[in-house]
Amino acid sequence: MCTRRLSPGCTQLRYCQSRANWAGSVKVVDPLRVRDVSFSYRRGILALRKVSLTLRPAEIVGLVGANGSGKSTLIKTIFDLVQTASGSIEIGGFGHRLAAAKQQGLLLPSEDYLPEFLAGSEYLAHLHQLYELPLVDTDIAELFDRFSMPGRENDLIEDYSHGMRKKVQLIAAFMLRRPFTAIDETLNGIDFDGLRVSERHVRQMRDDGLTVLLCSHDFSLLERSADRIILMAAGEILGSFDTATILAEHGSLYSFVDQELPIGEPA
Ligand SMILES: Nc1ncnc2c1ncn2[C@@H]1O[C@H](COP(=O)(O)OP(=O)(O)OP(=O)(O)O)[C@@H](O)[C@H]1O
Repeated sequence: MCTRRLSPGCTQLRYCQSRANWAGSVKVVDPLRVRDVSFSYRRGILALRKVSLTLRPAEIVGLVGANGSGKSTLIKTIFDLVQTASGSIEIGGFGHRLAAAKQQGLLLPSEDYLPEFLAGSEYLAHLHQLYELPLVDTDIAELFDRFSMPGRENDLIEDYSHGMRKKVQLIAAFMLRRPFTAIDETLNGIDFDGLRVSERHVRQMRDDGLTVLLCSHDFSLLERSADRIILMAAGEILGSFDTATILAEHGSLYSFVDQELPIGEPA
């Protein structure tokens, strides 16, 4: 149960209203709905083949597949970074190309391209402006502390290490708290403390009713955090599997994937 105080601009307001409505038996808005989406790159590579998936409120979903199986392309289509010719995508009930949908979701891409000419705190302030959210400066300082970067929030991003840039992206996600957040490999390459803090924040977001898609090759991270696993191969979704059931029946996500995706299968 969310115990946060809700201001009119609160990012959770729409979700909590949905949830309140649900209590009155009105349908909950799914944070993500993808229907029959296909996508080809210019050179004719069919990266997505009629992909459909739905993410529900308050879940952490792991996205797993071999290199080249289409995970990042799927995430790029969701966030309208590449344009699909077929199918439909809704974020928080809005068509994914609408500004309202863009307010509902946040992508942490696998690359750590950040504006190097800004300080970490300035970058976070800009993001808050973009999402029309109030910013509490002390929250930034506190999160930089928590991510083992005390006092570095006013340094230029160009002076940050690779892992620090990833932590700034994660801090953004944990401050903006969108109904739907996709984390594409951002947790790779951060230190143990950063990983522990991030996992706690991700779980807290889920417990507060928000939804996180975790795209990662780190199976132990997914075993600890994901409620279910979506498996991709060759641009298709093979299925969605409950993590607890995978662990009960196969012992590990590794064994499960080893069985589902035999060596030599096309990506
Ligand atoms: N910019 C691009 N131009 C042409 N083909 C691309 C481009 N980006 C990806 N592809 C192709 O699309 C397919 C899916 O790639 P994608 O990056 O989505 O896979 P992935 O599952 O995210 O892989 P990884 O685990 O390596 O990140 C691959 O065949 C890849 O070669």
